[in-house]
Amino acid sequence: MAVKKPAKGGAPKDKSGNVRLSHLAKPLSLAVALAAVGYAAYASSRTPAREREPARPASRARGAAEPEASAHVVHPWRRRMADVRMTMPECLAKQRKLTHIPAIWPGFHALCVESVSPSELVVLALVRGDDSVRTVRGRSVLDVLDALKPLLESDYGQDDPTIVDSVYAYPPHAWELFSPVGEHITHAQVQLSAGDLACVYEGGQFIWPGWEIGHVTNIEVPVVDASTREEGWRVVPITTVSLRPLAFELSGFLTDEECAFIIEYASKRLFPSPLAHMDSSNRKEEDVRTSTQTFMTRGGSRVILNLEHRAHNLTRLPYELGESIQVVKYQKGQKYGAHRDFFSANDYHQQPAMLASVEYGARNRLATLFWYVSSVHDGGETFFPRALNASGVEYNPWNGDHEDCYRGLAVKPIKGNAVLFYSLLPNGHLDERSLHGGCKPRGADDVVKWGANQWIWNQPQRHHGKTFPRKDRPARPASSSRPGCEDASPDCAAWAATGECSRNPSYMLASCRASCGHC
Ligand SMILES: O=C(O)CCC(=O)C(=O)O
Ligand SMILES: [Fe+2]
Repeated sequence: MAVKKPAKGGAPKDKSGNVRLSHLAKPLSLAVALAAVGYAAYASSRTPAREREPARPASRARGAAEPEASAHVVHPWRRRMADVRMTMPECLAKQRKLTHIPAIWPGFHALCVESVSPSELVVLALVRGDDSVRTVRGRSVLDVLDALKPLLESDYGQDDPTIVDSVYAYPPHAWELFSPVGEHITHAQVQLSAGDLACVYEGGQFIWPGWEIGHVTNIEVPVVDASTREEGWRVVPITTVSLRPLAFELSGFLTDEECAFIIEYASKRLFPSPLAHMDSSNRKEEDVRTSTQTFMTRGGSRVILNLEHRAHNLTRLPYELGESIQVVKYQKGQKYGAHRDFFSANDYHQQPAMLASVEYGARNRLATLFWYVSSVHDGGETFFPRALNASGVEYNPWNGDHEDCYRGLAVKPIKGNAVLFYSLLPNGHLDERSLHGGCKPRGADDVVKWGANQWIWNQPQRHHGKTFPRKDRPARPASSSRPGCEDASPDCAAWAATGECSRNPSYMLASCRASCGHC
């Protein structure tokens, strides 16, 4: 990942002289830049975030990335709607099961297709409130989604404090329809048949339905043979370990060769892990993240690209929504206290660049795929202290202790495995139950836990750091909305995040006043 520095006295330019942030697709530029300095939203004002010296972006670190990145090939996924066809009674049974799981998934609705003809799509919706089945018809998927809105939109109460929406107004997410294996359904006549199960996501992005704790879904993912370089497919079983947060344990996601590659790549480029700085952060608090880390240049080599495609293929989330993979190393006693991977707009009232990057609540990190690149036999688990058990209650009610590793659910670090969890709910709101952390590796002095994060967002960045009007809800004014305290470039936040305010003050303090906090 290359975040170009603004030249002394000027902003970074590409070959054609345009000011640019990086060589990556524009839509992700800020997200990727945020990732480059290890932005991570920390969970509470009780144990606030710590700020460290901004780190060097990976591409400027010693040792160039492998030069042989192949062309961007999109791998279609193998399991499609046609493989999960069912009869109407089977569909109705599954619809009931998904509608009444013992954990709240606001914004998720299972439908059964009653009939589909060239002129009409007819679906059966199950309304949670009165447990009634309603018939809904329309000419197209869009018509049906519109007709479902008044019926389904508020079928859960709004008073759960573990479901958080931004206090700012933002454009509503478009509802979308997906097959239970992640196929985006846009053309009913081509894609659907009577008896099909189809799922509505109010947040507009596919999330694997977990069904129940212990449920296993087998997903074929693209792999490349290390010696022959032949492309093929491998089945990765994903086991539901929690319904809230929705979390899965994946076995055999990485090969031994890939783990060795990641460790070798990262070892030369490590720097201390920083944290995002929220409004409430107090730098005097004890360290909450003591690991070291680095980033793998997005698409920077054949191996990296293959790993990224595997992650996107498995989650069914578009490649364009992914950040650079972050590799993290913990030695004995190092840890990452409980935190959330999303950025809550409500934590950044004083930080216009952050508010703009999450578009006031419209966009955020949706999924985390955390890979275990080495095994740790004692400690080193990923823990979820606010997870719900099979009956829909916390394992051992959370006491607010961000360091208490063994209170909720813990996933063991086994080399090659991974944990997939969602920070957003199907309606696009923040899931406070996604709170999680990394426990300390214990035992021998030379114990090491290697892991890697593939974060995937729910939306591309459409506004490139610019703010947009907020009409229906009162927005709290951010400090830099003061006249004279503005950024001249939408890339200022990313440059500031990589340390340019101190490295290149003559340009930055004049042109990025808000992001450098220079007003
Ligand atoms: O180390 C782990 O198990 C989790 C790490 C993590 O949550 C993160 O890096 O954001
Ligand atoms: Fe995390």
